[in-house]
Amino acid sequence: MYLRTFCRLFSAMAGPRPVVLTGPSGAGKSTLLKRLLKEFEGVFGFSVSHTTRRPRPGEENGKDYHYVSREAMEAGIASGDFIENAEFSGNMYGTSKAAVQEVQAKNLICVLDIDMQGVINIKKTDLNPIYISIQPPSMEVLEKRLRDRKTESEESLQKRLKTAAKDMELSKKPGLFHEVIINDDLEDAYRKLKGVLAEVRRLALLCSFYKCPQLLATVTRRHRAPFTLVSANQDHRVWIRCLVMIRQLMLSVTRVPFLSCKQEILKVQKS
Ligand SMILES: Nc1nc2c(ncn2[C@@H]2O[C@H](COP(=O)(O)OP(=O)(O)O)[C@@H](O)[C@H]2O)c(=O)[nH]1
Ligand SMILES: Nc1ncnc2c1ncn2[C@@H]1O[C@H](COP(=O)(O)OP(=O)(O)O)[C@@H](O)[C@H]1O
Repeated sequence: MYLRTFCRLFSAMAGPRPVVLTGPSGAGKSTLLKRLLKEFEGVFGFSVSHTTRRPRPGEENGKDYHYVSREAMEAGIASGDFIENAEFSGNMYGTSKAAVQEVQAKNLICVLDIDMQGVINIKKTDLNPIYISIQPPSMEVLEKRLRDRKTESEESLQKRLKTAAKDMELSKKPGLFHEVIINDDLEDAYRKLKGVLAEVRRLALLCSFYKCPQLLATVTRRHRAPFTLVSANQDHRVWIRCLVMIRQLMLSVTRVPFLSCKQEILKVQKS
């Protein structure tokens, strides 16, 4: 019990864990991610990758991707600007250090949408994300979704299906992901995704307490916590840490939910 509490506190102090979403092209990653970013605006932030592929209608430079030439991308990789990069279906993709830092600087949980090669490469870094694989119910459904999306040429579609078959096989390796979500019914898949991310959000809130004493003061006052914080200036950081630790310990002893007021906290955080 104490070990669990210690681990939770330690992770909280290290900052919110990033989240990696992966899975075959057409599995529904972007659909789920867009919904998540909209519902939890101010909680999750998207790591905008670089790519050499052309923008699709409706996609925005700097929002969906940073669209760059192969030369620019290769130069960036050579300069060490990227955490990882991969070649996918004839185009280059990569996560820049700046993309992740930009999200983390806003104190948001960084979400990456990357392919299987990216997962393998990120595992060699110290990013330490939560890995979630989004899988289609079958290859037939995947093909139908990709065709219906009408974004790919026949050649690009075939390449994606071939890679998908390979990646789906690789994905069966035990221990590769923290969670595998089969995206059959969208509502069901989204509910599962939110469930998996609940703990990540809880720890992120704890982190935000450390970084924002004012917020903690507001929260404790609002919810008549047993410990009252009178002042919230920077000099009281140490006391705030102690307070959070005591409350966490109380949670493990009394089983009273530490963050039962999650939604209110989010509202305070936004305002
Ligand atoms: N390794 C890596 N893969 C990425 C990155 N950005 C996107 N991808 C992956 O590249 C693949 C193709 O992405 P995209 O061209 O947007 O097509 P879509 O996934 O079919 O919508 C997907 O599997 C993405 O997850 C990145 O920065 N690194
Ligand atoms: N559960 C689902 N049921 C039916 N269609 C879906 C579902 N999830 C996603 N789609 C559709 O499938 C297509 C591929 O989804 P998308 O999010 O673009 O996949 P990815 O980002 O993994 O390539 C999109 O047209 C999307 O609207």
